[in-house]
Amino acid sequence: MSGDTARPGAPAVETRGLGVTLGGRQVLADVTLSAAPGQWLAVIGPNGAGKSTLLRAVAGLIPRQGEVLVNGAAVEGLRPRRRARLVAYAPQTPALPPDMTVYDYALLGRTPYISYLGSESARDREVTRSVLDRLDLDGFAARPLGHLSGGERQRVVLARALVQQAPVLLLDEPTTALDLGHQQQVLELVDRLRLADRLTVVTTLHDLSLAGQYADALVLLAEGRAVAAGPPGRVLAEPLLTEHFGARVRVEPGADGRPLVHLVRPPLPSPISAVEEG
Ligand SMILES: Nc1ncnc2c1ncn2[C@@H]1O[C@H](COP(=O)(O)OP(=O)(O)OP(=O)(O)O)[C@@H](O)[C@H]1O
Repeated sequence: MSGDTARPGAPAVETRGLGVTLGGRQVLADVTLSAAPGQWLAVIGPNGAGKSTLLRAVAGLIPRQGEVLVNGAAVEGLRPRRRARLVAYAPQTPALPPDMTVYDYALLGRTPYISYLGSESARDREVTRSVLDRLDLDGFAARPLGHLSGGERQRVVLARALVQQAPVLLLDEPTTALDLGHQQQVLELVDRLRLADRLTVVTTLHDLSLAGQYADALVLLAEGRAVAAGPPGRVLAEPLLTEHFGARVRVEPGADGRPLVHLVRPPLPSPISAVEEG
């Protein structure tokens, strides 16, 4: 893992007063957060709250106000190659070239390690094969991207990011298209890599129970602002979730003590009053 620009003691990812304006609208305002090396930070919030925008701003992909620091260095000061060795970003719905094979697409994650006129090394091929294997994609290596299901595509996008072997992983909704087994497989794999290589993971997650299970810390965004931050037990609180998601929920501790969030149906109208109203 490359980390030679690290400022000792600096958070792996930090934003200070981060703001983003898109199409003349302020979609993020004054967001200050940090993730320590090896930490898993989950960004949660209702649709349109600015979660994806936050990840794109941290990845240095869009103009912004305020500061974004990676290992203590301003992200815009990093050369693209250097930045790509430090930060891997898996977008929610990237445009994928339909004729490119799964293997060639995942191999693109090695670009920051391949010299300009050079070709990939045995090590690049080995890393790519190993990640495809760990994501159950080894049988798909020769398949064109246009011939994949939604969940397979999502795992390929994650594969490319993991192949990058960057110490900071930004994952935008990595599990939305995945079945239960693959959700668990992907999140467990990310967590194992995090623990083994001290990766810092920043992910948006709509599934609040999964966010609570995997993340060390959560940031709740609402209308572009960070309205709560802290450990899962503090942020996944019924009043906060009801206020910002407009949902009826029950939060209870799971087997490991981390909070599980359940949707609770509003009371149904009684059959008699339903008939009367009809
Ligand atoms: N190019 C753009 N121009 C104008 N507004 C935009 C643009 N891109 C995104 N937005 C708006 O910015 C806000 C934040 O969008 P973003 O995708 O970050 O939200 P999100 O929290 O990730 O939402 P979701 O949960 O639905 O994925 C939304 O209101 C969205 O409509």
